[in-house]
Amino acid sequence: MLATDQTTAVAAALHGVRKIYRTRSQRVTALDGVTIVFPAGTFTAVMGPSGSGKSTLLQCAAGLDSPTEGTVEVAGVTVTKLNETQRTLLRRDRIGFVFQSFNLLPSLTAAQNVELPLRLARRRPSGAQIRDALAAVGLADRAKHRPTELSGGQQQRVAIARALISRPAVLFADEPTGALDSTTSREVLTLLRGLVDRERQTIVMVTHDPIAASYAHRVVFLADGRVVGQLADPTADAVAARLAHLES
Ligand SMILES: Nc1ncnc2c1ncn2[C@@H]1O[C@H](COP(=O)(O)OP(=O)(O)OP(=O)(O)O)[C@@H](O)[C@H]1O
Repeated sequence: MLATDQTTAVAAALHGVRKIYRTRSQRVTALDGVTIVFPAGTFTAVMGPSGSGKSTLLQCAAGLDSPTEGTVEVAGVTVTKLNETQRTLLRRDRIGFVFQSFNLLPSLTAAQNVELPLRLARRRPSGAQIRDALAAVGLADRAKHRPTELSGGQQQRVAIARALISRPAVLFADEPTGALDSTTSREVLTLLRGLVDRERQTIVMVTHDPIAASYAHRVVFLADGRVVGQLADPTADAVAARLAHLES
């Protein structure tokens, strides 16, 4: 049984995380000693040039990949001490993930997509629970719609409701607005920020977009697998300037 502590002020943390990918001919250091804390109830954007290690950081933090060195904690659990089965359970019960491609099952309705994680965990969600989850993302009237009958932004909102149905300690989002137009992106980002402000949800989001990053409380910048800076209460202009400096 996994010990979890929902009152912890730290939702997730990485300590001295290194990730080295080895292929037959090459050795790539994707993360090179990353230490970072994600306090509960905060919204962090992770930015950096292409190949700087953003997705690797998210995958390691979410227990989808294992660091070569260092420790990862989520909800008071040391993820890096868990075996594969325990990690799967932790991901299922305490971690939410949203991707650029919404990854909804096309044959299921919005409500059925949202309840899927609980059903896979052999838990039977009540109708009210699913209705509340869809209402929280502004889709109370779309429960019976299939993904093809929803706009991109609505599909992403279903994916967010699905990720939140198990009340995860952290919601990790990898380019959640990457496939959306700017108006729809802003709606989804406003929704994410509202979940943090109203429900104290913790969110960690990888993005290339300075405007998206400006919805976060803090931006963490990566370069060559290292944390090279942070910006609190970021504006899009300040983020763009810092990014341009890192890319030059
Ligand atoms: N499975 C893998 N095998 C080998 N190398 C990998 C693997 N995954 C990532 N890498 C390498 O690790 C480094 C970091 O990759 P990562 O995808 O984390 O960067 P990123 O900042 O998310 O990039 P982008 O913004 O382009 O998506 C890159 O040099 C990449 O080529």
